[in-house]
Amino acid sequence: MMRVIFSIYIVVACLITSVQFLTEYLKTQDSILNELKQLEETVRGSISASFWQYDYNQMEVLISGLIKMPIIEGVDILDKNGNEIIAKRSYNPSSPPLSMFSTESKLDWKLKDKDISLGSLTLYSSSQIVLDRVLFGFTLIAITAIVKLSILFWLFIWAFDRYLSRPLKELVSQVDEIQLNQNMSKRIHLSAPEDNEIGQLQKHMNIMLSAIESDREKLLQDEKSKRNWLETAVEKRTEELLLLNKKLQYLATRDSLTGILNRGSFFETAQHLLALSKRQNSTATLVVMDLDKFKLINDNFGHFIGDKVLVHFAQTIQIFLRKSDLIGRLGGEEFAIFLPDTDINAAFQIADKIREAVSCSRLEVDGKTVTYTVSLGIDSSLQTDNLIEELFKRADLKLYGAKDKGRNRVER
Ligand SMILES: Nc1nc2c(ncn2[C@@H]2O[C@H](COP(=O)(O)OP(=O)(O)OP(=O)(O)O)[C@@H](O)[C@H]2O)c(=O)[nH]1
Repeated sequence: MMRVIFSIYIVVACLITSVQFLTEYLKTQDSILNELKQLEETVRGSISASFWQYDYNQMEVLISGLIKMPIIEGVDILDKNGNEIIAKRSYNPSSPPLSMFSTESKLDWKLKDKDISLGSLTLYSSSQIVLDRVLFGFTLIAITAIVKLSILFWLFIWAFDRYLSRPLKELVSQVDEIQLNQNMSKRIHLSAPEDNEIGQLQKHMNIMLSAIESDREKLLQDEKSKRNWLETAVEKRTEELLLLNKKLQYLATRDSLTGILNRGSFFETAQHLLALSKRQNSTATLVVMDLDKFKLINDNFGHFIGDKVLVHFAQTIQIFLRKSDLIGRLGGEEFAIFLPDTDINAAFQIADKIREAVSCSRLEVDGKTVTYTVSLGIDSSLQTDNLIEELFKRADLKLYGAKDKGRNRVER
């Protein structure tokens, strides 16, 4: 920008100087013409007298004096017919000046109140003489102009740098730093505070930074509360899902009517316990139970009461079991218990207690009294048993035996 400003300034200065120079040239040329005329007036009388008296020596002396004057380049004296009497030049004829200008005046002699024309006197000057004069004056003007221009230039550079360029650079570098560090709490501080447009700009930028900072804080706050809300919602949802999962797991492993293990789960857990007792060289016993003539209960009292009987039976069994024992509903009115670390005699005792408790029970539902019995088959594990199904088959055979032998009994 500085370059453009100064280029324009120099062009304008050159134009103005050229116009000044031309004006000065014309003025100086006029002034030299006037001087020539005055000289003519001064010497015309003496030259006319010499001419009248044919005193050419005197004329030569006068012309030699004139030609030595600094503004005169040449002198011509012509007679009245235009013939050259004297023609003198101060310059070398081989290199004449570029342009010449002259003044001419008549030479005459007054005789008895009568003017007698003798000829003419012409004085020459040249553009070189004008230029010499103008250039002298202009050299002074040019030197002062250059000095003024230099002072102005350096003053301008200093002022531009001090009041515009330096604070602007400082401003830009601080804005860059804020942007780079994303530190909106920082404010712009100029090393030399200005009470001008730059100062106003700094003030407005700081106001803008404050606004950005508060907007940012608000956004962060919003984001934080949204994140908290989301985290709480996710936590709650996870808890709900875990609970639901537990519930589903429970439902998948349990019999929906009695709440004890279903067939699949019972066999799966019993298989683990069997493997464990085999590793520990201990005996486990499986008791398989089937309610007697349960079809008749359903037929006589209906399915609703039949279900109540099934629930009652499941609860009755649990009275006689330890925490380590396993109970499951195998299907319909068939149940089973797996007794780890229990030999067949101990298991028989438990099975018989169950049988007895069931046969003695009286179930009151809707004003009706229901009694029922159960048959049980038991068998203990062998070291050769790898699968629970092997033990189950043997115990189930015993159960068939109990049914065959009249029901409400335990077979081993
Ligand atoms: N109420 C009810 N009845 C069931 C359920 N599951 C099976 N039953 C019934 O149980 C009865 C079983 O009859 P059976 O297989 O003939 O055996 P049982 O009558 O008990 O005769 P034995 O086993 O020979 O003593 C059927 O009538 C089934 O409908 C149940 O969940 N609820």
